[in-house]
Amino acid sequence: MTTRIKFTKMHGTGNDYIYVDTTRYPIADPEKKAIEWSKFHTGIGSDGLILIGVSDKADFSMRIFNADGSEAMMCGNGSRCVGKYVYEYGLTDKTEITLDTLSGIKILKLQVEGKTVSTVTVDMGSPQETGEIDWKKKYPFPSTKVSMGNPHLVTFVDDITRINLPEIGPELENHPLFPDRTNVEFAQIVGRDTIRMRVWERGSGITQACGTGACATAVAAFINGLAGRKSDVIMDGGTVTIEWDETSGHILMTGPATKVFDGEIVEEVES
Ligand SMILES: N[C@H](CCC[C@H](N)C(=O)O)C(=O)O
Repeated sequence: MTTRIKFTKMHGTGNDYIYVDTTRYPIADPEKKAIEWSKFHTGIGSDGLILIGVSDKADFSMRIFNADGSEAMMCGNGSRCVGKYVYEYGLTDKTEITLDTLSGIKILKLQVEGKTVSTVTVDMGSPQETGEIDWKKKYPFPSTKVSMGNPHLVTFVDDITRINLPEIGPELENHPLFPDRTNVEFAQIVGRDTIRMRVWERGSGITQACGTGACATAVAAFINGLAGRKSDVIMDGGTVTIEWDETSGHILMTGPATKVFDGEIVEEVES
C-alpha cells in the first residue's frame, strides 16, 4: 500500500522547513519523519518539519520538529511561513491570524501584496526569562540567557567572523548548564540598532537564520545597553526587524516568508 503526503518547502530568511497540512495529511510519527526528510542527500533537505493543524484555542496550530527529531516550543521563522501558507492555500482569508504553539498563542499580521503574503509581523509574546552567565576562565566573554519559549544563549563579540561556530556551537548547545540544551547565537553590533548575528540551532546546527534567536538577540542587546527597543538583526539568510514594545512588553518580529516548491512524498507502507 502507498501513502501520499503533499508538502510545501518554505523558508523565512533562509531558515527552511518542510510544511505539511495535517488536516489533510496526518503524520503519525513526526519525530522520525523530521529526521528522515530533513537529510540533504537521502531526504528532502531542510532544517526540520513543521505541522500545520487545527486548534480549539486559535485559528490554527503549529508544531515544529528540528532536524534531529526533537520537538521545539516555537519557531519564529516558521510561524511567518505558516501565516503565508494558510492564506495562500485558501485555509483562511483573514490577514490577522492566531496560532496555537507549545509556547502559547501567537498573533500573526500578514502583509499581503495582491494574493501573496510578502512579510508577516508576529507578536511573539514577552521574553520569559533572562540571565547573565560569567564563564570565568572557560570562555573570554559573558553570555546572556533569553527564553522566547525556547532557550537561547546570546553572546556579543567584537568580530563575529572570528567565531568558530561549528566548534563552539555544539559545545554550548550541550553544556550542562542547559538541561534541555540551548540555541546558541553570536552577535556583533554593526551600527546603531543594527546587529549581525549567526546561530547554531538546538537540534539543527548552523541555520541561515533563527526567528526566536533574533528576538533573543535583540532582547539581550537592549538589556545590555547595546541597542534600543527596535533593531534590525542581520543573519546569514536575511534580516528581520525586532521591536520590544514598551507598553505590552511583547516582542514584535517582522520579516519575510518565502515559498520554494510544492512536493509529494509517495511511500510504500506495509499493509
Ligand atoms: N531549534 C529551535 C527551534 C527552531 C527555532 C528557529 N528556527 C526559529 O526560527 O525560531 C529549538 O530547538 O528551540
